[in-house]
Amino acid sequence: MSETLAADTILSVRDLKTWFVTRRVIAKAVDGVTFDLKRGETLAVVGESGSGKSVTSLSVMGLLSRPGRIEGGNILFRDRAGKVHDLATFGPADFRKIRGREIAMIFQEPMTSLNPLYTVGDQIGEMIALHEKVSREEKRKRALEMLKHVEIPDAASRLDDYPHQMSGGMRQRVMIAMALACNPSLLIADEPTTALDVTIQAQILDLLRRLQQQFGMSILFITHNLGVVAEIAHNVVVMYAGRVVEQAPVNDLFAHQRHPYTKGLLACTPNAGRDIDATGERRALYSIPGSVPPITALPPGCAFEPRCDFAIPPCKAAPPPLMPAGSDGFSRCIRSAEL
Ligand SMILES: Nc1ncnc2c1ncn2[C@@H]1O[C@H](COP(=O)(O)OP(=O)(O)OP(=O)(O)O)[C@@H](O)[C@H]1O
Repeated sequence: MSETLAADTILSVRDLKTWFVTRRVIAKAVDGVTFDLKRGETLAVVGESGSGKSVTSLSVMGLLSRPGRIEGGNILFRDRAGKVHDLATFGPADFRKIRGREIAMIFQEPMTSLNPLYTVGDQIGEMIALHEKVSREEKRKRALEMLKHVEIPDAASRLDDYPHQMSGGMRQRVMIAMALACNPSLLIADEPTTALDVTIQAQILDLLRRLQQQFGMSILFITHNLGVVAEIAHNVVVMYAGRVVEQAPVNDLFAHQRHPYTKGLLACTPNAGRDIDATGERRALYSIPGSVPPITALPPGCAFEPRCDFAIPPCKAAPPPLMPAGSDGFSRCIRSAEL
């Protein structure tokens, strides 16, 4: 496999296999996942719980816990100097050099990144000091700049606050400030707005979009919510049972879904306009029947077949390959042309 990257591509995940291997079972949490993320763009990875989204992002960050390990594939990443690394071959020491500095992360729960015992100013300052030699004054000045970047009102007076003195939305902004303190070229965001109410969620997505333009970073955005995808993504990868089932530019995906699973996910997504019928009554949201099968017991054919309204006998025979669908997308459905 060639290890070259197109000049505009910052991350290229190729046929990634991340498995949890124990003496008794092999759980193929990520099984042959491929996608590219371009410079300055956002790629959303979407799917239900257990589809392999988080294991994909943990693989990129080098944060897999045992017995999880990368069994195959490449994770090509272009650093700031333009050098391409295969993160699939990185050890803990290699990751320490790029995590925080080149690749930063934000999570659903800000308190996993924030220390309750230190002020937010100190924590942002320390983040900068980890990667650059800076004086005390410089640290404080840069921390304040970051709080302003993430649009915390009256930032100077919040610098000495402890995390518990802030609201959930403000803590999320502090976590973003810490992530961006070293100007990473790739931000991995794993469900960063899921715990927030809808209004705050919209504000954080808006902020991320503005910061992306300002800092020019690429974002790998993990979410189960297609509504959020519509707000933030340029391209979308839909995962099911450890595999990519559909991939497309965001507008194409919302205009025409080429996999029944994506259609089902969209029908499950709350959307004010669509949930209200002509009489003004709220329509019950659809939910896909059944649940994601355990990855240790996938059906022999298409993994989605047992839940699929469009399934026909050949779907039971063999897992379908990912095939070109639409002008610029892919689908793992043998009936995609009929959908
Ligand atoms: N330590 C582990 N040992 C065995 N299997 C694991 C382990 N961690 C994750 N898995 C399996 O990997 C699969 C994918 O999990 P993953 O957390 O990536 O899903 P997800 O799409 O991110 O879901 P969620 O939205 O709930 O985080 C699941 O079937 C899960 O059971």
